[in-house]
Amino acid sequence: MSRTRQMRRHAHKMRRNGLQPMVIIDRDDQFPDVAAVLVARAMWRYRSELAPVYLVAVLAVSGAVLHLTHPEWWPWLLCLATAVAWALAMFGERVGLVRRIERLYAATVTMAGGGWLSAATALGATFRPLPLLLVGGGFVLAVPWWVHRRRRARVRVDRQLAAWPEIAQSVGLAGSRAQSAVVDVWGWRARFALARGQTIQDVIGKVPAIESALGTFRGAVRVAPTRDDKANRFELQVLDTDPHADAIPWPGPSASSITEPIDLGPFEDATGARVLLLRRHGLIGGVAGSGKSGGINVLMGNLSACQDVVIWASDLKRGMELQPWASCIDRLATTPEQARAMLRDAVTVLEARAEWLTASGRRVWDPTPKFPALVIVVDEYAELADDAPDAAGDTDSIARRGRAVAVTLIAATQRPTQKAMGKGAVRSQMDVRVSFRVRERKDVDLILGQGMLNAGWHAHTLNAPGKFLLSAPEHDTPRRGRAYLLTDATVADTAERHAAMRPALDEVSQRALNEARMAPVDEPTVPVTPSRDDRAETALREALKGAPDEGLPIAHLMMLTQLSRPTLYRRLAEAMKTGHAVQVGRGRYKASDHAQ
Ligand SMILES: Nc1ncnc2c1ncn2[C@@H]1O[C@H](COP(=O)(O)OP(=O)(O)OP(=O)(O)O)[C@@H](O)[C@H]1O
Repeated sequence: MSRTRQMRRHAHKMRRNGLQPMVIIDRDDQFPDVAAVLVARAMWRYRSELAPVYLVAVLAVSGAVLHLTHPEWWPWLLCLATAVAWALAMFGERVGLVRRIERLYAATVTMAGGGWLSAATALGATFRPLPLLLVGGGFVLAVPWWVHRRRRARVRVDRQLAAWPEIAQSVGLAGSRAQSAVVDVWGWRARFALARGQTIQDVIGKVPAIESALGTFRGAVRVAPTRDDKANRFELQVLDTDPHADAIPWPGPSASSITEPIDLGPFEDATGARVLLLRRHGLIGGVAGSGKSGGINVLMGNLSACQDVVIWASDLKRGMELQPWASCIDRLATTPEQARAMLRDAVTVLEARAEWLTASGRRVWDPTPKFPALVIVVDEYAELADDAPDAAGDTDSIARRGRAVAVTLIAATQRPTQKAMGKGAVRSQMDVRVSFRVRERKDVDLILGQGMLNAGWHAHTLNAPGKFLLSAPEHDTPRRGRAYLLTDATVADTAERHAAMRPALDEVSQRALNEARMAPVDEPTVPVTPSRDDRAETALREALKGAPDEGLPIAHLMMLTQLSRPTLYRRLAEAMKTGHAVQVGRGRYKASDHAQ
């Protein structure tokens, strides 16, 4: 009777007698079994390290057997070894030997092993000095194998993947399993299948726990969707070295039209962080020194290469950051007054375009060099909100209504608090968010949006200037990018090169601006003088204050203020919103009672 059946019967008898069975290891009998299992397990576990030993053993046994059975085969074996070695050296890439040195090594081992086997087949495995050659040669050829970095990395990965079920259990992702893994230059990547109901967001939330379970350094683990975008799969990347350790020089513009995505810099897998800005507004945030201005340089390098974009910019640090691009910027505001006037004009453009679209039965403004998009870059947005608080209504309008008419706002700020972003909807209208390093965890949500910190967007852990996280409709998982770096010389060269091909504002917008100023101007680049603007404002206030009880009609107000109809309506709407004016009847206005 077999031992197992004996044990089963014994356990059954014990249960019948009310006793619980117990496993007893019989020292003389069971222990060798356990030891054999342990040895076999170790031989399997360390199969990669022991591979040279196994190869030597296989050669020795094969040599002995072949010598006894087919000693005449030795020339064939020699030919076969030569052919295989040659094939490996020439076409080894196809079997994963990507580097030349690896192909050479594989060819040498094949030739040495095959040569020895053919000699042993002819002469016998114990024929001197064949045993010595086998052991000595085996040892010498094993050294490169043992020290090979990629092989060791592969082994480490295999072991970590073998331990994944336990890791998954402990981090709360039980049931997920590894499907495949590759070792790359930076570390390793593996594809995982999730258990039913688990999502990639669950995994992203567990990144710190996974890092701890895998024993990596903090910030080494990245989680991304797989290429096929399946909801129950994810790719885990574990970095040994930081692919973004060095600054990455700008390779030149990636777009020649605003309808093409702009490449801000590579992600860690070397794919570009490409983002489309057409009909979208952007928010760029990060502490001082985190690389915001560098990011704006990449944007400017690309925008200035697009012949269907007119660039307006505001830089209240007296133009320090954007001045080098001045030759490509149609209008650069460096004082609060200029910024205020520029944003007001942007709203005039927006309204004129909207009217023109309606009149010509179109839904959206399709940018071309003749009818370009208008991109307004506002550096230090917080300063604008502080120094020109009355511009908030205009930025609000641009943010809410600019998309269809291709008027885009790009705001850069250190911390986009509600105060810094002004009142209203500006922040919530930003479709593209770029976060460089932030100081506090809660700033992540301010820049990237509510709930992003908990969803794994850890911008506070970015550890070098220029590193960023990008959130946009086409980028919905946190991946680290590093912005390209433009040196001062590159900025100067690029600006000079692109200046010649900058387009002018289209007729529709230009006409509206001219109308708004009530005097035709030759150059679209001349900013409105704030004094004229202020005069109109004062005239409107005075007119409303002096209006009779039944109010003043629009035509009268237009005459008094010299403002165009759309601009006047806009000013009146603002004045009513702030409680400075009231509408008395159809098209008639006066100052409200609490007007100053
Ligand atoms: N993409 C980048 N790659 C490498 N280094 C960078 C990158 N961007 C910026 N740096 C380095 O970081 C420094 C600070 O960058 P930058 O001036 O762009 O920061 P900032 O966030 O705009 O700061 P501030 O708000 O004070 O203007 C630069 O002098 C540069 O050396």
